[in-house]
Amino acid sequence: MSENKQELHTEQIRINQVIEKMKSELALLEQQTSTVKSDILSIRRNFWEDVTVNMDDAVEAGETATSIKQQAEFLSEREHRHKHLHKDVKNLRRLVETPYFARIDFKEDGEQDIERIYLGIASFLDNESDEFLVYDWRAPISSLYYDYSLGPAKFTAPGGTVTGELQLKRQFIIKDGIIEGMFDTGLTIGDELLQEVLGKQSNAQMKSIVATIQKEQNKIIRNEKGKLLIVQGAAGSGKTSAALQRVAFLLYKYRETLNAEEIVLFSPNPMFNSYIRNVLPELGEENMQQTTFQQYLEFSLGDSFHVEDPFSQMEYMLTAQHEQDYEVRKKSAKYKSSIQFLHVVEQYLTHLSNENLVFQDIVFRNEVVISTLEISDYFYSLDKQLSITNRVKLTATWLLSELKKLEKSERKKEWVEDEIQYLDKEEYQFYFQKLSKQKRFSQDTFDDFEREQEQLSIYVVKRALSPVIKKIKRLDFLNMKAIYQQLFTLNQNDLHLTISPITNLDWQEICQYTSKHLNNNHLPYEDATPYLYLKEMIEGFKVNTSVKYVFIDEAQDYSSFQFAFLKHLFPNSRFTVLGDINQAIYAHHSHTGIEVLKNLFNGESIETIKLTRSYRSTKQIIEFTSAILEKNEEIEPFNRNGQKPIILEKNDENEIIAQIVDKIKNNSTYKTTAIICKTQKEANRVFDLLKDSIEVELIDKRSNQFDSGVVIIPAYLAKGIEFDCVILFNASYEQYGSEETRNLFYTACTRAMHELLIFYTMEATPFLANIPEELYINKTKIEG
Ligand SMILES: Nc1ncnc2c1ncn2[C@@H]1O[C@H](COP(=O)(O)OP(=O)(O)OP(=O)(O)O)[C@@H](O)[C@H]1O
Repeated sequence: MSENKQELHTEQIRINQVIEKMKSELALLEQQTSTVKSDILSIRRNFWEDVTVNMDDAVEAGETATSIKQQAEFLSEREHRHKHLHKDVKNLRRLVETPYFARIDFKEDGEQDIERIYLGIASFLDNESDEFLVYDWRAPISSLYYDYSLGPAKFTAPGGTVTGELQLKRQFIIKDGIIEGMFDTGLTIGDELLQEVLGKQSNAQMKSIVATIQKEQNKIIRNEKGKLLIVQGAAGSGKTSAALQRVAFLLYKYRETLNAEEIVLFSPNPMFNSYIRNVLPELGEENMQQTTFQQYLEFSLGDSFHVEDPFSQMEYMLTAQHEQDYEVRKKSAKYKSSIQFLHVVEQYLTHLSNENLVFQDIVFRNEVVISTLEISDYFYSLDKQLSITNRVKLTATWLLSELKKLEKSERKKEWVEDEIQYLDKEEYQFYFQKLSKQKRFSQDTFDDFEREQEQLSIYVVKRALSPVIKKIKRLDFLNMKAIYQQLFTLNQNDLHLTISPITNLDWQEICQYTSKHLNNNHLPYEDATPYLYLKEMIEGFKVNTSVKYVFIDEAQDYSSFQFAFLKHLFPNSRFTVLGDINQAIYAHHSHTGIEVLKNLFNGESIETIKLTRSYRSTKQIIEFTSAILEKNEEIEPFNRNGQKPIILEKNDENEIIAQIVDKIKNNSTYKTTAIICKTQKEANRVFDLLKDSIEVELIDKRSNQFDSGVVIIPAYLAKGIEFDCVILFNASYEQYGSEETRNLFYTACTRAMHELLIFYTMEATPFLANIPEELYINKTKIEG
């Protein structure tokens, strides 16, 4: 047997032994799980039988309470144990299939023995020998695998730094307990395994990358220093992957104090949420909270306005160039996303502290019972040293006390008597019982007509006033819409605003535009965050102090204003912010966003990590897509070969459709193919043209997931996702002629893993003109 074969044989024997041990441990755990489960069922079923209930006197009642508490604690302990056992069983089942993916041999300085460390998705301890047969990939010692090639190496253990020499690095591909591949490597993480992983066809679900994490990605995953960690990386460089493995790492490292609920990930759209949903469970961890900024806005703003979503804003920006308001809107969106506009809102708040806060009348039975003027007088009579929020709260308390007075005076009114007469039987009964419980009167006294009327009038007035009281408690006496609108209707000098850096004329235009929309009860997307910020600052900012880690993916699509908002919202959290400025596609993006973010963390530790190597696409696709960029970016392709991107000129859309049908029907073996359009409008049209000829799925902003097969998708919804093959529907000059569409075009093309096909009609986009001809195949020329 050759040395290699011998080694393989020895490793296979070890795997067999480890799996045997795992299986018997699994059987034991399964048995324990089922015992605990029946304990739980039995406790639940017999809960009240096992508790001695006796309420005869205070002593007995106290004993009853103790007995209930003990029983509840016992149940909770069992449930807790079950949760843990269940997690261990799930992890062990995964380990039985693939016990580990790598081995390292490490000789610690000053020690004789070489330690063999096998790395898997979870640790496995041999109870007999008390030896770790598998180490969790997140254990301190495992970082040796990710950070070093053969030679001197060190890692940080709880007791301090351990130095030594890395003597072997071996990777395995194990399926159902059988070694299918084994590579010894000197490089940080060998190319062979990575080649194998990256060469596979994509799924509609992202996969974990623990076996092939690269050194620079590992820095992100294990970073513990930065309060703000900024990750800037090229398309496909593994930003999302690093973020997700980082969540898994944090959940492992701080398992005693951190749970998944305390981590929140902001992602670009709901479909992306489902795309990444499996990664953490695959690693044996629960998913963190996932949301989009839009979902947060909708949740916080309720239905007070019709709030535009970012996709509609995007669609407008891409399709409405010929509309009259287009340029003003662009200006408005850009300004309202800036930190300068945040300063405008803050100046406005200072102004409101002294005058002009807008209130709503308190109306009861169609009559104004407390007017806006009275409310305003009261509010501005309060000590100006108090914050607006505190004064609003004091005003609410005052209003409630005024209503108490009103409640008393109303009881004698005629309408109350009328209503009492019309009380239906159920209400009457209900109220009678309620008052009896409160021992306000007995059966005898309720027979007394006068008293009955008196008590019922209390009830009737309370009931009628209850919606008004609720409104006051919800602070609805503030007219938030009018307050926001006033910013754009009152003269800037009267409001004492310094508008910069835009001109007065620009500001006037923005004001007119905004007013028009607010009058129609429409809140443009760019106004949603400023409006919410203003509202929160007046009503009391509901900050979230329970979230410990915030992740923002596709951060280039956040405005400076939104960053400031998020920092305010999560004052105690550590932030990991991942983005690629070349994929910034929204109207509000600014190149200064990250700088603004850094300023917000001024005085706290900030770390920036750059990822320049790109893994998603073949070398040919990466070289091509990098040439789309205006500036020469440092993007280093991973060395995986495929065919060059193909560019095809067609006479019209019908010809493109015919060719796509032909390709999908006769010439495609891919699991996932995306036909990427510029807008939803175009995607809908293409779907109509294709749906009768091939099986396709149309994706829109409401889509929550996509399946394998062929999808038609607008470019802005394909953010963060990838496909085996990308067909760019029409890269004509008409579609991608302006400089502003460069990032959108780049984002669309960088979604391709193995094949990129670009069609155009008439004249091609100028972004193609600059690409060296040797980087693609011009099929039109060949065929012509
Ligand atoms: N170390 C790695 N090992 C294996 N696969 C990797 C690795 N890093 C990245 N990948 C793969 O590369 C692809 C791109 O990764 P990911 O989506 O995380 O990149 P990204 O930087 O977030 O991309 P984009 O900004 O373009 O959305 C994924 O298929 C991912 O699994």
